[in-house]
Amino acid sequence: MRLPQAQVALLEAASATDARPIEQLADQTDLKPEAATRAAFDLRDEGLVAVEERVEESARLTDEGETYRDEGLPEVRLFRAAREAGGTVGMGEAVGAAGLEGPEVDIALANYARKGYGVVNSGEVSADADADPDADTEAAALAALATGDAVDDDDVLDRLESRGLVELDERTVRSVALTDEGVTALMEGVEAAETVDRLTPELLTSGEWKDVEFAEYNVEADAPAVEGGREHVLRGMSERVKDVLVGMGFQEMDGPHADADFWINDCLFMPQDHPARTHWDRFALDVPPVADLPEALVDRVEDAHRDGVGEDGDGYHSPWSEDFARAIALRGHTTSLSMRYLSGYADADLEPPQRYFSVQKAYRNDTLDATHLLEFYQIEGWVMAEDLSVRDLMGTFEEFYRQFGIEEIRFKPHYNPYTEPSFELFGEHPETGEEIEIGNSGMFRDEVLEPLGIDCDVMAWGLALERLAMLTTGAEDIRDLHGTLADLEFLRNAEVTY
Ligand SMILES: N[C@@H](Cc1ccccc1)C(=O)O
Repeated sequence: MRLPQAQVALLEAASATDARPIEQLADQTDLKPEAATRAAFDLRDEGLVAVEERVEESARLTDEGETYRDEGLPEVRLFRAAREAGGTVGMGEAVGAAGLEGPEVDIALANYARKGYGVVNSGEVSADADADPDADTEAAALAALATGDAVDDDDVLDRLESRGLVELDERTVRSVALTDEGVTALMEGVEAAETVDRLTPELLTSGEWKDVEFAEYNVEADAPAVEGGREHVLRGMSERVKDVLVGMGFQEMDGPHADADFWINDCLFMPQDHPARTHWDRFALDVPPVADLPEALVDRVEDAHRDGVGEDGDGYHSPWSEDFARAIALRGHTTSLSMRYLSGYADADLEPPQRYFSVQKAYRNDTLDATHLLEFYQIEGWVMAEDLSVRDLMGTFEEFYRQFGIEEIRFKPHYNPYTEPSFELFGEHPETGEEIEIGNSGMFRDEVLEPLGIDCDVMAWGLALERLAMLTTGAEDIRDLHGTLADLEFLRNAEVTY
């Protein structure tokens, strides 16, 4: 009988009386575990071996588990301390005597009554006279695992896992034994056939491919999972957003992440004493200020801040300093780019109608939580045209979000110093049903447009890419998506659906 080399090796290494794990056979034959597994399945299909599968569970102590193995479980220590002190003792005293520190106190309390050690009531711990800490099954399991002994009680293992004291792991172990047919084949003699498992350039150029025997593919063979690189959810999302906006007739803007406050705030009629411009909300950079700003525009912006625009315009009556306008900070929104483009400072077409967008990072000194990071990607955009109305703004968002399967968006009136009217946008989270804010928008005011020299309407917005990703992937915490705490398992499997 002729068989591929790997199968011959495996067949010869296998035994009829002793089922051997594939890893062991792989060692014996110098085959890679995947190759040995494949050969075993092929031999099984030919009836020459039997493959037996079994799930093996292993349990390993975590660092915390090891600490408690050495020092005793917190609840056990609390019990011993209370018993030694006579059975009922003040909480503080018992904790001190047990040497419990920090979170150990809560851990002891959370497990004390559950395990029948006694009760904790109005600041006193009592030790149950019948309880026996030497019979603590969790402590015994920790000790057994530490010395490499198996623990059979699944309930105890599960509880230790949920307490973070052990890590459980499951793997499939396959063992191979010769069948009668396999033994017969070996007695009659098997020899290795030269089989080829891939077509190489050499085989093609030499013409050898005509004579060789190709190994068959076994698509059912168990292969180790390979975690290759993949596109990050946010990158996929950002590319998709760009495609959609380009499809809607928008051109892309680009510009600096660290910029003069002039572009980030002053052009937007943000008073210099606005809370968002104070030092604790701003990531100010300790670098020399921007020297190059369009002087005439700086003057017009200063005038708008001091006196407002138009006949009966009114300014802020608060100080305005050109030095402050030139100071550099990380942009808190990408509306700085819209200002650069709308002013003509960046190279933009400004003959209406025009549409521009960007998908870039913005930086804010926010408090981290499930929907806020210190940086996020903002989908900035504006449309410049004669006679725009709020309906145009809403229609644009409806069309945009529909491309991502989001049919229901809600608009809430809002206030921005630079737009009037202004609207916040909300979408519903697919998993939690919660309304989450997904963007902010409005029609630029005359105080913004006049200094820029624009005399038609401009509607504009800043939408959060991460929030859109939360709606489309179902992620419930933005920190799962990026940053050092990102959930790799989620990112490996998340699909960007639209
Ligand atoms: N800059 C606003 C978004 C916005 C841009 C343009 C107009 C209106 C609102 C924000 O970051 O929330």
